[in-house]
Amino acid sequence: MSTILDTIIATKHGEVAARRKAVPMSDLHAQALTRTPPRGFKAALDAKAATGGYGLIAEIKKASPSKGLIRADFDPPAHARAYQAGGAACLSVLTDLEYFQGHEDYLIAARAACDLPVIRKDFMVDPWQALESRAIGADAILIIVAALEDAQMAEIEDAALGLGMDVLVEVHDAEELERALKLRSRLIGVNNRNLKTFEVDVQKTYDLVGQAPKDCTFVAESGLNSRADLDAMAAHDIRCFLVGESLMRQDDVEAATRALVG
Ligand SMILES: O=C(O)c1ccccc1NCC(=O)[C@H](O)[C@H](O)COP(=O)(O)O
Repeated sequence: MSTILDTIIATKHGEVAARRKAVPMSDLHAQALTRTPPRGFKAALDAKAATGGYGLIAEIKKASPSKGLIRADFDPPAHARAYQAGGAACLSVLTDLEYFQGHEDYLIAARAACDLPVIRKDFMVDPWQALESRAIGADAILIIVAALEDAQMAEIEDAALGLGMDVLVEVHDAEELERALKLRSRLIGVNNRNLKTFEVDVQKTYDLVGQAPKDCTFVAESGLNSRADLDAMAAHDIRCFLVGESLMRQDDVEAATRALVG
């Protein structure tokens, strides 16, 4: 049975092939040169965790396949400023249009509005997207292990690291974690969301944290709603978190961010 991830990846292959044809590499290289150098994404998380805080990746997420529209008054620069003022370490910006109503312009605008490092949250299927991501200013990209073969992951990672970006490698289970650890990046995320059923189970994070080497920056992703959720994880030495929907639904995003990690 095909999953939502299979559907998204199939769509993405088509989209990327079309964009590759339309945008010459030389244009992307030229655009990348106009961007400020990568802001250290992993370093920002590690710095918060090292001083006893929580490394929050606060996500700018307009809509999702599981929830539909999340935020009608969607304003990426305002969200970016509120997340920074509230104490986030990094931003995540969804750029996929078809399934998340995202856009590259949202990342450009959010990054310009703050000093935080930004991950382009999208579905990487081709190393070309690493250059495209740097050309829009991304400081990091995501590799979803469930979506790629080992060789594809290594190629995409090489391209991103070669451009000075960080790579968040996302896993769902022990088998994927083993594959993730063959890569060079030591920034590992466990996504608590089952991409077949959309169910969120934070137990995934608890199951895997002990299996990640100590030199990894370990990030719990999805389904986190409160300070109590984060404190419970911190008791298991998990100090970095990716939070989207629960923050995006708040009236006062800055206060909600501060309540989460301040
Ligand atoms: O959010 C979804 O519905 C979704 C569906 C299919 C693939 C990925 C999906 N989400 C991407 C994410 O990883 C989350 O946006 C991120 O971890 C934040 O999760 P949350 O705090 O639960 O919004």
